[in-house]
Amino acid sequence: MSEPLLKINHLTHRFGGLQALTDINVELTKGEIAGLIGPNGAGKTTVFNLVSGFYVPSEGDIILDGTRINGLKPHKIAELQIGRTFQNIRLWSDMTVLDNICIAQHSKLGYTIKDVFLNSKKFKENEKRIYDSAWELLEKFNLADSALDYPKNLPYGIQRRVEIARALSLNPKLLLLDEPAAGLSTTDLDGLIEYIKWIHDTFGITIWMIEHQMQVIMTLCSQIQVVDFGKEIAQGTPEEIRNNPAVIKAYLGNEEI
Ligand SMILES: Nc1ncnc2c1ncn2[C@@H]1O[C@H](COP(=O)(O)OP(=O)(O)OP(=O)(O)O)[C@@H](O)[C@H]1O
Repeated sequence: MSEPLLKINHLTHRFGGLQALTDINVELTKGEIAGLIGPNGAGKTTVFNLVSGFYVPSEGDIILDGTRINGLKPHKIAELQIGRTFQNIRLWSDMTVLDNICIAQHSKLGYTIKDVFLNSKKFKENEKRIYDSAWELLEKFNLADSALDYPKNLPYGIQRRVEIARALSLNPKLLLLDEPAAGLSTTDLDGLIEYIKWIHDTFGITIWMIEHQMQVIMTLCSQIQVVDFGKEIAQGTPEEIRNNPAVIKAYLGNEEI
């Protein structure tokens, strides 16, 4: 069997006296769509913040494609090809959609402040390349019509698509989606599911998603992990999770699984 793309061993995290995660273990196979679910405050976003370098784990290891990445800064982890989106969309609302895509690319550039001030050939060439590839990306994602709009003026569903497109502009091999359906109406859910399927089929990447909308999770994921109070309570296929007594108990009174 091939090595997992992401392996998390005994991940534990404390915020001061608060034990947010205890002994979380995960293996993501290359190319799969996996889900991470659990009631509010269970620790899901903390897992993503640890994997993407926003927090340093108290204990445990996070291994991407054989390389230990815990403790690395977020930009280093992005360079190692982990992309992410956030529960509350984090686009620059006063910059156009096109500029939002372009600015993500600047983290990869090799020019110096001197290049920028002297408007050097290298600077101009890089800027043109970034601009052209951002247009290409927006066309590919069917977002070109919104390229010159400000995110704050766009419907929430389009903002969400732009945020996902921006994460993909950095060419990740693992994409973390933190509640992509948050804020969407139930009628937008089918469109989101199709969009994520299209991304998965087109780019062949591994996707790990946190989601409260069970329709999204159960339709897209081949494997689901459930956490409650910072600990894993179940792991399995959608069918296994739906019928797991511990999961039903954790969600009892909250929502249908
Ligand atoms: N930066 C922080 N400082 C202190 N406590 C935190 C911090 N971030 C999260 N927590 C706490 O850690 C626990 C897990 O939070 P986390 O946001 O990971 O849960 P979650 O499962 O993503 O919840 P939700 O589904 O509501 O987004 C909660 O008790 C939360 O209050």
